[in-house]
Amino acid sequence: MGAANGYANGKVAYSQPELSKYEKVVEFIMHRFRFLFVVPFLLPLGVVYNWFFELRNWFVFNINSAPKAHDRKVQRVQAQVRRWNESGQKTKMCTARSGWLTMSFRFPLYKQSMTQIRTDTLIDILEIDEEAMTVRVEPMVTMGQITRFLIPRGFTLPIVPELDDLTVGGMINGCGVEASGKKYGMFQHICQSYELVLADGSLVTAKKIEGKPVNQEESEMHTLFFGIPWSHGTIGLLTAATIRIIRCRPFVKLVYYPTNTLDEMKLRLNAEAENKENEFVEALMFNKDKGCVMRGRFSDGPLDKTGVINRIGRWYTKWFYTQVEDIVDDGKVVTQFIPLRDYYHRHSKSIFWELKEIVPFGNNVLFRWFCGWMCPPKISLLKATTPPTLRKLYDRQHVLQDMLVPMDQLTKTIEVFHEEVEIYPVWVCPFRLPSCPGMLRQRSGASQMFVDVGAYGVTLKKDYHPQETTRRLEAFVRSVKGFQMLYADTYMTRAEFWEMFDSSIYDWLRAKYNCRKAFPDVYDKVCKAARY
Ligand SMILES: Cc1cc2nc3c(=O)[nH]c(=O)nc-3n(C[C@H](O)[C@H](O)[C@H](O)COP(=O)(O)OP(=O)(O)OC[C@H]3O[C@@H](n4cnc5c(N)ncnc54)[C@H](O)[C@@H]3O)c2cc1C
Ligand SMILES: NC(=O)C1=CN([C@@H]2O[C@H](COP(=O)(O)OP(=O)(O)OC[C@H]3O[C@@H](n4cnc5c(N)ncnc54)[C@H](OP(=O)(O)O)[C@@H]3O)[C@@H](O)[C@H]2O)C=CC1
Ligand SMILES: CC(C)=CCC[C@@H](C)[C@H]1CC[C@@]2(C)C3=C(CC[C@]12C)[C@@]1(C)CC[C@H](O)C(C)(C)[C@@H]1CC3
Repeated sequence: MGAANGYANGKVAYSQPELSKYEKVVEFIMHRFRFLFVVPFLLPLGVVYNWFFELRNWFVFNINSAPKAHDRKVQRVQAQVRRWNESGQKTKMCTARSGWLTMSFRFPLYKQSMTQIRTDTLIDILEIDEEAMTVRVEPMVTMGQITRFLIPRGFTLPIVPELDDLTVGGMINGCGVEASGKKYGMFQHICQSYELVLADGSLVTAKKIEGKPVNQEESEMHTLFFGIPWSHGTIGLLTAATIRIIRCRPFVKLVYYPTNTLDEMKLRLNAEAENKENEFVEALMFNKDKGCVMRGRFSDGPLDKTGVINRIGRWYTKWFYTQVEDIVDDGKVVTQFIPLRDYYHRHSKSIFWELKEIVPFGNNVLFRWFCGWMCPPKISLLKATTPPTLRKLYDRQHVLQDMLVPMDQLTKTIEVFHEEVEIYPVWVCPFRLPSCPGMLRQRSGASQMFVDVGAYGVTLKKDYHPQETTRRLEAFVRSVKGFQMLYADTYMTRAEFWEMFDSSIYDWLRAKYNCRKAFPDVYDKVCKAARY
């Protein structure tokens, strides 16, 4: 790991130490044989962990204890914040969620020196309102938990980010992107209100007001509502969120369009993203030219026997992205019906394309039949048990970046990624970015189609340098008025960061609600110096 001296002040100084021969051998063995620990230990542990929580959640929802417990839990959060005020506001506050549980490669350094507030006990779905078409949930509720609860009742969230363990708190205070984003935007755009504990310990509900706010309080809560997304818990502590739900059908009718050039992919993707009939649109690129655009619509399943049902969530099926690759190799347009929950979590089983690094035979037919039911390993357990030697290896060769750019910059962005890191598959996911206030500056007055370009994997580029390459990518993204997703390593200086993001509402809210004393600045939470 490089030293981060002086980075937060604008200087960027990381060094890549040379490895000795001995270190190289240890690194190689640990990487190659990590599966010897993951398969017999982490896989069964993950299964037991999941069973325990499913049983617990089922029980809690059925005895309806969550709403009452919620009030108690929130009062405890408020009491902690008040105690922090009374004891002289000595250190800043953050959530008590441990670093190994979060869905990013890094561990937060700042948690150790801050007052940790127990929002991590807020793990329940509180209520579903079928008339208002909303669900009220606590922030630690995960995507897997929500889909397991809503889909059997005939509902779903309009946007379900794929990995099962992503939390509502992370999707709101960070961000969430998914294939239905072309219709609904980002996760923050399907939220209707946030229940928050502010720095003085008060409990407020920030909500979006349709039309003009009628009084000062409404106007303030409206502004607070737009300030929360991307703020990473630096304005207030989220204790519940009310999120829109929509009716769903049991299948997604998915059409795969293989494409042979970047331009063909872009044209197809744009057309499918603009087509209002489509619910889901994403693309995977397998090299600079070959890719596949997929568009999905809700469906009740095949009308006759000619329709193909592909239950990609079953334990014995091939990893989804490798099925897509087969279709690309074949070159023909294919239509399949995929069960809805399987579709939402299509990239979970293979942790996008990261599991092959950890269990190289994970997609082998024998492994799938015997051990596939335990997959994927829990990311948090993997993270907690990644030895420092392997983390160094990831630091040197592994790229984990998502860049959000305007759709008209897609071709250029993929070319830049190819030039800099050349990692495939590349995830391409269009989403609509409305013109509203907040940290994402999009002031055109109308919503614009953006696209998330994600590169996850090992780069073989000889001249790859984590800091310099990432800084070049970041500079490119700023130049096209795009945004970097902040779970990834960011090497931007403070000035560059605030060139990419809009600080006007953010700064105003931080001053108004005494956040400067209470919480660190968002940059101080996400910059490289704050994470190891
Ligand atoms: C220096 C400063 C002082 C401030 N003082 C106060 C104050 O005294 N009291 C106070 O309450 N707030 C204050 N604020 C906060 C201010 O009210 C917010 O910045 C406000 O939300 C911005 O509204 P706007 O209409 O200027 O939107 P803009 O930020 O200009 O809006 C950008 C775009 O978003 C669109 N948009 C706006 N609202 C919505 C919506 N609900 N849904 C979809 N699109 C939308 C607009 O149409 C526009 O296209 C202050 C902010 C600053 C920077
Ligand atoms: N498809 C997608 O869109 C994907 C998105 N991601 C990204 O991964 C990130 C990690 O997700 P996840 O592990 O769920 O979230 P994290 O626990 O990493 O939380 C992300 C940020 O939100 C803050 N936060 C979380 N809960 C609260 C709360 N109740 N009140 C105040 N602040 C809160 C955290 O603050 P603190 O530091 O104090 O804990 C942290 O800064 C997300 O931010 C997302 O952008 C990752 C994979 C896929
Ligand atoms: C916007 C979208 C779709 C983002 C997807 C991001 C995922 C690919 C990221 C999020 C968390 C992530 C960085 C992670 C890893 C891979 C890529 C992940 C899953 C892994 C599992 C790689 C192996 C590592 O040893 C370790 C276990 C620490 C991490 C954990 C987090």
